[in-house]
Amino acid sequence: MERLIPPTPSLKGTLRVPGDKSVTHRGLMLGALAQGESTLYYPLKAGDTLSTAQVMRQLGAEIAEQGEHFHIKGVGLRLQEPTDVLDCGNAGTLMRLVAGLLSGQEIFTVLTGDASLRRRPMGRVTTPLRQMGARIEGREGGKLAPLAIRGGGLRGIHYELPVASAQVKSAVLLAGLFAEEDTEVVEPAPTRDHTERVFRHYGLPIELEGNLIRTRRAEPFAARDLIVPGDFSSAAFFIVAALITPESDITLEGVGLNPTRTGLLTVLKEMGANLSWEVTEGQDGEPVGSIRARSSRLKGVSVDPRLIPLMVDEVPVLAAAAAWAEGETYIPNLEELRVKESDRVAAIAHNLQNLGVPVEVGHDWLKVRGGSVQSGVVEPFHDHRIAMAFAVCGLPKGVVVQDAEWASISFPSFWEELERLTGKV
Ligand SMILES: O=C(O)C1=C[C@@H](OP(=O)(O)O)[C@@H](O)[C@H](O)C1
Ligand SMILES: C=C(OP(=O)(O)O)C(=O)O
Repeated sequence: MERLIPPTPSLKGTLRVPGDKSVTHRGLMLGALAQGESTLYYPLKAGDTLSTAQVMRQLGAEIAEQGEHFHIKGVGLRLQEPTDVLDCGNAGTLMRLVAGLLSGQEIFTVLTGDASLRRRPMGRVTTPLRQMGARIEGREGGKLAPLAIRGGGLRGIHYELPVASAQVKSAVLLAGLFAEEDTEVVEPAPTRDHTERVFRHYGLPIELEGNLIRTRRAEPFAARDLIVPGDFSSAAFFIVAALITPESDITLEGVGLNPTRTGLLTVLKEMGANLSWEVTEGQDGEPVGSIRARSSRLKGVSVDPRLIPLMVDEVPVLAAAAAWAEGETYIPNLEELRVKESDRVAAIAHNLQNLGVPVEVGHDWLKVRGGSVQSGVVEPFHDHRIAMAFAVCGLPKGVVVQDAEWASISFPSFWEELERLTGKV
């Protein structure tokens, strides 16, 4: 489906973004492992997380829609052997985290996904999970899905993560709940810490010592309700839309402001953004608050490489902001973006060029020269974040977005909310 967005004069109003994708995945998995019934409040109901709900149902959990929420009847620590393959759709987080969980289960499972997910690297989880004792087979020696897993009999390991990845960290920690000895993970740089916070919420073992995270075998644990905050990564599109569109002033409410997610706010402030935010409450272990974004004169910056893991999914929309900034923006440390739903470094460069923006691209960096955005056509490359980031980039001049339905992987109401805030409905 193609979407034509006419030139947009301004964005105004208030928005509550959908639930956080990372927290929803984890809430569904741990709610399924708990004993008893619980409610997951304000979850994200989108392509990726509906895949997780389906996979956890196939493993024995009862997950029912309860208005906006999910009502979960947990199976306890022993999941049921499914009668069919588990389809993770487009969701890397689902495949990697559930591989950790299934490594601890004495059942046979097969994980598959869509064409994009079957191209993404899985060796980063199969390597440590095999070290723990899981039997895992897959294409190319276990580097690519489909993956066949027979778990159980795990031992704890001390694992130094070779990449800064919350998904790999979480896969090892989830497996660690079923291992004989302690399991330790060392991060090369801080990444989102939702797993650690959710473990604490359910009373599961978790200890932090600097960049080392430790867990151990879990005892059966009781179900507990969990409130999902608004997704900062979804809010990011509207933040940048308001900054680059004249006469704009928007407020985002109920947004998760976990500091391991908000690197984008630091970079945008440095670019001169008229942006403020406030943490107003702590919801089940996650800081939540509101963000106000107004039209701004942005200037190019050189981004601190250490911020990238704290804004890994926001780089496409940062590139959109850079396209409107005066001067050059240098974005380093992008190696991981090559292996997301698309090759995001290439997809960003391609779409900037489609919109008339000069860009230089290296293996792991981008240099964007701002100030010359034209209307044009956006090609999402089957990637939700690319579709939304470049719809935003094209807003002030007008833009055509091909395959716009990809937004529904993480933000099904994106186009409606955009129309509402731009006054087109
Ligand atoms: O743990 C998570 O929920 C996620 C971790 C990140 O991936 P990596 O672990 O590959 O960096 C991020 O890109 C993804 O959208 C969600
Ligand atoms: C990278 C992403 O998700 P996943 O790895 O779960 O597919 C994303 O949502 O931008």
